[in-house]
Amino acid sequence: MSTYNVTKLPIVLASASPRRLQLLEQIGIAPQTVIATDIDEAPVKQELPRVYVQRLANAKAVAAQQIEGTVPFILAADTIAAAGRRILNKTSERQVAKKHLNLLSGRRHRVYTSVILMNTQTGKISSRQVCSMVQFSRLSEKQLEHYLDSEEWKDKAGSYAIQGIAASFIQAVSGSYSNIVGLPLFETAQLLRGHGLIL
Ligand SMILES: Cc1cn([C@H]2C[C@H](O)[C@@H](COP(=O)(O)OP(=O)(O)OP(=O)(O)O)O2)c(=O)[nH]c1=O
Repeated sequence: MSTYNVTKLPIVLASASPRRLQLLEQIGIAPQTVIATDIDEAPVKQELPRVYVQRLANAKAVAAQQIEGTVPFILAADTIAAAGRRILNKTSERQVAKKHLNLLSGRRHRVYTSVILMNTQTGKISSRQVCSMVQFSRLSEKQLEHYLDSEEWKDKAGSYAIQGIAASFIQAVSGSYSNIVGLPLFETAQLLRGHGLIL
């Protein structure tokens, strides 16, 4: 990707995700600093997916503010996949990933991202939540095991990455594609525009 026209903004990207950094670069933006936060990601009992994802994005912004509160803005995001009320979070365990993919196989599910822009001086938060639908084809046991061997699913919400091999299982997407990869670009740009950070 060309780095021509990438503008450095006075924001901290509160994310260890290399995808989020790349997605920002795609729209010509580079954060001043990147901070990985370490928050408790355990869902509260009966917590709805859209409530959970918002809570985590908020927690990442607050955690980043405690580490670096001098840069004017913090951008944080959280992405999850949801099959009905069930939250399919990232995992590094093959057995859990297999369960997730069996749930998604042959069905439609939702992917939510909550994006937060925090003003570190006032503590004021602006946010957007985006939901996309993803239709998976039916996976055979062989396809599933082969995909698990790739390890591309590790640390991805829903245990797949649409930007990788899993694209060959995805029949249709409705809504924002960048949302599924971890940062809905249109809505993120809207937040940044709302604070006069970009045109
Ligand atoms: C569904 C899906 C998720 N993902 C990724 C986006 C997110 O990075 C990740 C979900 O985990 P997140 O907790 O949202 O993010 P992260 O752990 O990568 O980074 P951090 O917590 O530091 O912000 O899954 C893909 O890359 N492709 C996909 O198709």
